[in-house]
Amino acid sequence: MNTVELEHVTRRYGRVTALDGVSLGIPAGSFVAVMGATGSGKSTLLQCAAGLDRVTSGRVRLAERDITRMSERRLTRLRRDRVGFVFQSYNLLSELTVGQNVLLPVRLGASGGRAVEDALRAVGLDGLGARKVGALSGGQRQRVALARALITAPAVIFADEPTGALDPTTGGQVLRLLRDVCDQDGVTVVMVTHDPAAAAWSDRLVLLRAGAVVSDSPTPDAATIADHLAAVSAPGGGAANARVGGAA
Ligand SMILES: Nc1ncnc2c1ncn2[C@@H]1O[C@H](COP(=O)(O)OP(=O)(O)OP(=O)(O)O)[C@@H](O)[C@H]1O
Repeated sequence: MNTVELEHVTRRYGRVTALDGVSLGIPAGSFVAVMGATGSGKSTLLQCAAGLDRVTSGRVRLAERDITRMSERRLTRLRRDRVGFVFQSYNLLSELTVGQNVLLPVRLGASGGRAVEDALRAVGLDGLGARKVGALSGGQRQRVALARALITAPAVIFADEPTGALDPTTGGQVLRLLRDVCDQDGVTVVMVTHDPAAAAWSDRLVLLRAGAVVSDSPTPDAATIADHLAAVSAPGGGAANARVGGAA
């Protein structure tokens, strides 16, 4: 069963076509990385798939619901209860404690799927619930964001450049945790990244160019990802030379 499904999705902003007829099914429990040059449509794809943005045409299913024309109210509830978000900039409230940040979705009405201590333990921050977020390192903050994403026991986590602000070691710890929630809890992970080393943690690599999927294959190693990314991003580079592992 697919947790996320895009059918012929097009998203235009005025005269810019950010997504151009994308069809993509993401099975439950998989970890997909989305890559492509700047402006290729990665964030737009993530936003449309997560119900943070509306498509111009096509259909989107999320957590077994057709969200294409779902009311804002129901969509907000679906996102709150079934979806976790992790962003490059953490999006935490630094004057609140770790525990208060993790509990925010529950304060907003979500039924907490797990206890705060449980979520903090899952990200290696047990015992730090009373600490002010402002006093934490970047890696710790991103782990708080992940604990917050996990508190509702979501079907899917959307991560937009989750390691973009972190050094490779700290970023690796966050990716290990995303990998673990996918493997151990069956959470579907959809991650946008520029970093081949980050993408290498995924099972499946989707490459975008000019709003279209030009390659969709099992994830190869980081060096191979870097090569194919360069091919896709080069002027004139396209489907033919972008194929990864021959399985586009
Ligand atoms: N809200 C918006 N209004 C107008 N144009 C937009 C908007 N959001 C995205 N775009 C345009 O759509 C295209 C795709 O943008 P998107 O942010 O999805 O690309 P991206 O691959 O995520 O880029 P980056 O790697 O720089 O984050 C770009 O041409 C961008 O300028």
